[in-house]
Amino acid sequence: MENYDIPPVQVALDLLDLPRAIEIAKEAVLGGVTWIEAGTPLIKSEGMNAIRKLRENFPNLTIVADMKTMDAGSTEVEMAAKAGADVILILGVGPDSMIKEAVLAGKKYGVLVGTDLIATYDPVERAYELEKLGVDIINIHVGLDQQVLNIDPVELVKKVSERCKHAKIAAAGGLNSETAVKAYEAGADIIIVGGPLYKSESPEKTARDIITSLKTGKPISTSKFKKFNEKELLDAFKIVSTSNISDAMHRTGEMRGLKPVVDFKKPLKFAGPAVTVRTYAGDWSKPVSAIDVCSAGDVLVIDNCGSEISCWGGLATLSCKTKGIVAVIVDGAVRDVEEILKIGIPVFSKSITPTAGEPKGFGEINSAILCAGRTVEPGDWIIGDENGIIVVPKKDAMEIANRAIDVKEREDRVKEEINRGNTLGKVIRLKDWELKK
Ligand SMILES: O=C(CO)[C@H](O)[C@H](O)COP(=O)(O)O
Repeated sequence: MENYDIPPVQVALDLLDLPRAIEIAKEAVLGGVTWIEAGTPLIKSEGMNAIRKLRENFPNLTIVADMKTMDAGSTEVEMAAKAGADVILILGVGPDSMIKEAVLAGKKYGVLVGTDLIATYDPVERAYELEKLGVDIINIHVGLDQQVLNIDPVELVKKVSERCKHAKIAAAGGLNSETAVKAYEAGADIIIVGGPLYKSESPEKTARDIITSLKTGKPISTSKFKKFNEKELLDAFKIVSTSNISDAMHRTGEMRGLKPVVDFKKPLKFAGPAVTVRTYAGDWSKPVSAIDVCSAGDVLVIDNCGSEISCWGGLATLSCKTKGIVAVIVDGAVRDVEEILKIGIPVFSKSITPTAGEPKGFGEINSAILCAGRTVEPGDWIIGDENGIIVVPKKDAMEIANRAIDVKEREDRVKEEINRGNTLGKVIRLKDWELKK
């Protein structure tokens, strides 16, 4: 293996399809990546052939097999080593007897054995034990399903590198050109980068940026491949479409059966926390009172029991403008379409009618409601665009926002491959992934 003045950058190919993975790896290598990892999804999809092909394509680079082994340590190290891997990653949470077997097999076949600390109860102490068991690399890894909760590995890298004096330290989990250098400074000897490289329209440029940041010690800011925290949810939801969010929510979340009162000549995009109202057929008292409860940036969501008598119109919409309310959703009817269009605040309703109801004052503000088939709690995120409206429960909002961004970033890479002259069916290997039951 090579000598480095900065830590090697390892591209983790967490893809399902070998030709795409090889192409992306080649691009990342042009940008300076020297360690090529067959990610666990690639290994599960393509087997040891993934390792063989990576070895064939990159004879002089370090090939890593992320086996995530939990049992049969010796067998799994042997098979990956014989397929051409230089480094084999197993799970540190596995039993000591498995780790010992893997380490012995590593010595027998002349490969390095690394342990992934994912899901370990006390990662710093486990890292110390793993080092004593003879592993060559300790991988501080925040997994894909943990990163969406805005956890990053840097703090732990520091603690583990202070505790372990012999093993090399690898860091993985959402590292990009802004954060890789922080992991390096915290003590990482190997920088593992997956999504930011395999989702990039230019893995070469992304790799180069990461390596430059490591060489100069200066983070290179990026608008992509970031994870958003609770305070950044509006920014996050503005980046993605409701289609991305729907995918991230496994197709749940959509409000159904609403018609937009919007000018489709202008781009339509809003996101904000819900203020909820429940009232009864055409009763417009509580909907109008709720405007005063709203803050700028809120979305007013009204359950009017699907009534065909209007509980909302032009004057109420105008009041929303003064308050900075970004959209109004009515499970019921609205009127004054021409005024609403002129005011420009998006309004969605079940129907449109000239007939208004009465302000009787029934109902509640900011209780859980049912609107267009979805339960909405006060503070849940409501996101709308030309495709429709999605409700994201407040408690899951950060996770869903980050997962939706991941969906978008993966699609961006697929678009890039289509723009290079491929077809969608070929890029995603549609035939291979049809249900075979
Ligand atoms: O092992 C992995 C997933 O289990 C990934 O390879 C690792 O998390 C690096 O990818 P990313 O940079 O996208 O987090």
